[in-house]
Amino acid sequence: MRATEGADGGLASGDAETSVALVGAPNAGKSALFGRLTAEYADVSNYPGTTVETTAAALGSLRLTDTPGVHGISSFAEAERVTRAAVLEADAVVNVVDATRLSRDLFVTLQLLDMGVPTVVVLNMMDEVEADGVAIDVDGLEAALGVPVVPTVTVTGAGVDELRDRLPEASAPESTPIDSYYDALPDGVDATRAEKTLLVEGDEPTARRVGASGLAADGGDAPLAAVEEREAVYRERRTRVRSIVDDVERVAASERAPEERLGDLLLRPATGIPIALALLAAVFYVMGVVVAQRVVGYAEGVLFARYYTPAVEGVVADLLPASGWAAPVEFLLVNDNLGLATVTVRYTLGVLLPLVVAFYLVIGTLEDAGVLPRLAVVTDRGLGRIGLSGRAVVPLIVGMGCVTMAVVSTRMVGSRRERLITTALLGLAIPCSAQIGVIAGVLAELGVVWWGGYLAVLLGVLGTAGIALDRTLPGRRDALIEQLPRLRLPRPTNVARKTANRTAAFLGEAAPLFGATAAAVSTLDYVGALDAVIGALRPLTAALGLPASFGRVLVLGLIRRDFAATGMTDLALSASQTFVGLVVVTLFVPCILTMAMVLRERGARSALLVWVGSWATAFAVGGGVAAVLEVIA
Ligand SMILES: Nc1nc2c(ncn2[C@@H]2O[C@H](COP(=O)(O)OP(=O)(O)OP(=O)(O)O)[C@@H](O)[C@H]2O)c(=O)[nH]1
Ligand SMILES: [Mg+2]
Repeated sequence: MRATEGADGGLASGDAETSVALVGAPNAGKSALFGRLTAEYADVSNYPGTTVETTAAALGSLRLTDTPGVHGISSFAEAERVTRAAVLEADAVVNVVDATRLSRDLFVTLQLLDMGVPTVVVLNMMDEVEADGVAIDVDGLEAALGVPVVPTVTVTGAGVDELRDRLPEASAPESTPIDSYYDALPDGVDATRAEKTLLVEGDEPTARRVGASGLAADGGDAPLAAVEEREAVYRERRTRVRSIVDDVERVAASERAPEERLGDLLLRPATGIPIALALLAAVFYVMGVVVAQRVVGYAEGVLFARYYTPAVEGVVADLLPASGWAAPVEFLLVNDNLGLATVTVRYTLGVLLPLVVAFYLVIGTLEDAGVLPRLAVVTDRGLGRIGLSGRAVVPLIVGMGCVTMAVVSTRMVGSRRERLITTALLGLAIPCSAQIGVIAGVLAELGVVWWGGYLAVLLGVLGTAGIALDRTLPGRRDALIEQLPRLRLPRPTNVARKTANRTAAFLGEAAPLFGATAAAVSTLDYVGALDAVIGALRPLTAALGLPASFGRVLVLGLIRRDFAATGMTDLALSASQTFVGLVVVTLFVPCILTMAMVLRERGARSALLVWVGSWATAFAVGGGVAAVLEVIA
């Protein structure tokens, strides 16, 4: 329902269907405000483009919708379409303006008013305006716009009560300078004011809708105004914005804030790259050493090995009869490889849960500080060589902690193409920390030359695979066109809330999937299919110059990567055999948990590509290395 500005007070009419949309530029604070106004949490992050779809919740008798950030209503990208639809449906709009970026954000404000959408303007980030030494004449702005303007600091809640009180005053001027442009539309176009405004701005979906419904005067043609018209409208609107900003904004001092200077350091290569490396090392240390090894080690080695697993095994043994039909059930529940009640629970709660929580805490903190987009900028050139953009840096580093988590974090990477390349590289050639731990131990015994060789082989595979994927996959690498958010101190409450939400969502999806995969593999194991695989691998292991028992190592590796590396330490191998074996287990397929995640995030085709590609790469490169070593020796 669209609000009618009637005598009964428009929005406050008590109609449960009345809807209000939060609209404004990316990173202006819409989701933070949404969280303040309703009981619902929408993801709040310090980078543009956090919100990609609408979320709605009740606000008293109103329905409030959070929308993706936009710089204009008549626009074309996916997020922009979502927001345009929300604006056209809403009875009123709360236009969230980043007050530190008035001359950018008032464009959308004027556009909304030109469209005749009842609006309340929120001047957010007033704390930062003050810190910048800028003064804004709020009353003057209200007079210039002709609609309520409420200054807020969303993250502390300042001004939010006033906003709630003034929502019923949402309005739009009777007429604006846009009116004169309506003449450019074909005669007799029957459209609302909002639609007419979009039409003179050349918004094609609106033209199609108006034209298709047979309302266009001249034979159903799209009733669009010419391109020059749109440019004239935009120019006129920008001129109005400039004159309003000139009138209401007073810049007292233009000293550069400390966080701006720090921001510059992050972006300049000479300082940015060392800082980026230090940060990534810290991420790796927290994820790969503290959590993946210590916390997980304690959970698995003490909590599960000493208490949980024996207890569950005891209960199952007590409950099930010793023979007959119960044998397969017992195997399914408590087998040592992937028992549903033992190993699967241990992986999910003892391994995955600590990693997921740690990952979201670390990433949430970096996100809120505004560091991630800057890391992306400094690493963009290097990663460009393998078809990736700087956004892929985080998944690749997280991968050295836990490849499973890294696959999840590829959501942060721009296009589908880039996500696929990142996922493939993660699956192929990034060893996870569990594996690195075991491999480092083995290499330490072999000596430093073998270390160098190992790194060279991995980097070679990473580079070659990246270049090959970049050349063969359709499409092109994304450019990094992001507006950098301001550096801010992370807010612990927001990081904690975000982590809790994301962890719950993740485990809710991952746990059932992992359980199903584990049950399927256990079934294969029970009927002897895994032993058959070990047998079938014999020619391959022989070709690598490795004993047949290496086949068992590989089968363990199908389930978990570090099992494979650990299994190798039991075999009596020569130095070069050990090296070949290490290369193969590193490049070999990702663990079963990672595969479950690839399946969920990328779909069956990509999962198959990664899985089969890993088999092929592991044996091709392993064979190559074995041949080279033979020649050298
Ligand atoms: N200092 C300060 N920070 C704020 C304020 N409001 C929001 N923020 C921060 O600004 C960042 C962006 O907030 P969001 O609510 O995610 O912004 P959004 O408008 O929903 O952004 P998109 O979803 O990308 O369109 C977060 O880091 C918030 O904590 C404010 O009034 N003052
Ligand atoms: Mg948002």
